[in-house]
Amino acid sequence: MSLLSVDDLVVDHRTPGRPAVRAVAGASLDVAAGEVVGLVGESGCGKSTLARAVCGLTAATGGAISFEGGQVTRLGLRRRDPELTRIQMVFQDPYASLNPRRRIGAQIADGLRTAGDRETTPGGMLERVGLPAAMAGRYPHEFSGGQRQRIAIARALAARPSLLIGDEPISALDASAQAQVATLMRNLAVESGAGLLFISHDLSVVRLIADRIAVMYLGKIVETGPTAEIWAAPRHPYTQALLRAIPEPDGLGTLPEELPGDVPDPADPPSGCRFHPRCPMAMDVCAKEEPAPGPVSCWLYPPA
Ligand SMILES: Nc1ncnc2c1ncn2[C@@H]1O[C@H](COP(=O)(O)OP(=O)(O)OP(=O)(O)O)[C@@H](O)[C@H]1O
Repeated sequence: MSLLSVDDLVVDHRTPGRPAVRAVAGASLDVAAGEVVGLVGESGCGKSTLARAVCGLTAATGGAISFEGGQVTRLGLRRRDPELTRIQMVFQDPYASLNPRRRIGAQIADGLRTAGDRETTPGGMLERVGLPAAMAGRYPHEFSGGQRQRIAIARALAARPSLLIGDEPISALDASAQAQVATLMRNLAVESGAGLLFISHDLSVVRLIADRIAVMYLGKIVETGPTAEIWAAPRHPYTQALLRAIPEPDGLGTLPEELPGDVPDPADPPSGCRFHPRCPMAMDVCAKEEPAPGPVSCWLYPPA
């Protein structure tokens, strides 16, 4: 049974005097307990909006989100729902999850209190993320970006979430810290039995930690599958293009191929398959009709 089930989720951003921006346009996604799902796609594809709707930070317009077996609400969780403490999020900018004016130990203690945990100490949580317990008395600005992200992970895990969401948690870190922080998040989430939804535009890191990958394009999930399968044999032309865009450390000077064009404006999406204007394999039908959702949502692979 899924821990998190997002079914045909629609999220509009509304700004007065402007057309609504449909950032999530009917996306479905599942995360099981103890599973790591990597949600990938270019900037602007709606990944953060989907995550924020799951956490109740953004209201959903349609579809359903269920969490821990119960239909939480048709239109997403609300900020004050107690279930929300069971979902913790780590953001790209650790200052979005950490208060710069409070000692980190006090912030981790908030999480422990939320979980009713009287045994674990903030210092103990710091050790779990690879930092000395004695640092609990320091403030966030006394740490490097990678250390701050470790602290944000400790604070999130202190609340004993059953679902941890990382929204581009490694994008602001340098390359050496990226894989370390991603692996730490994976290991700690899995150890505690929580599910992890890890959002990144960096497929090479997602590959290291995810059991399953979901590829998002302009508000829709266009391909999902086990990481090894997607890596070895991507089927959707968008997934193929994302993989071709990864720099290869092969020493042969192989250059990554840039994706052609930009993600279109979600306020005015293309007809038919949303990827067709950028797709090297587009056929007539692609501009006219939307492909059905499924493991691969593409006219090259019509459902049997
Ligand atoms: N508050 C908002 N008001 C209006 N439009 C928004 C708002 N937030 C996001 N958008 C738009 O919604 C679309 C999806 O944005 P979102 O941040 O969810 O994508 P993303 O895939 O997470 O990208 P990134 O990695 O850059 O955060 C974009 O076109 C963005 O400009």
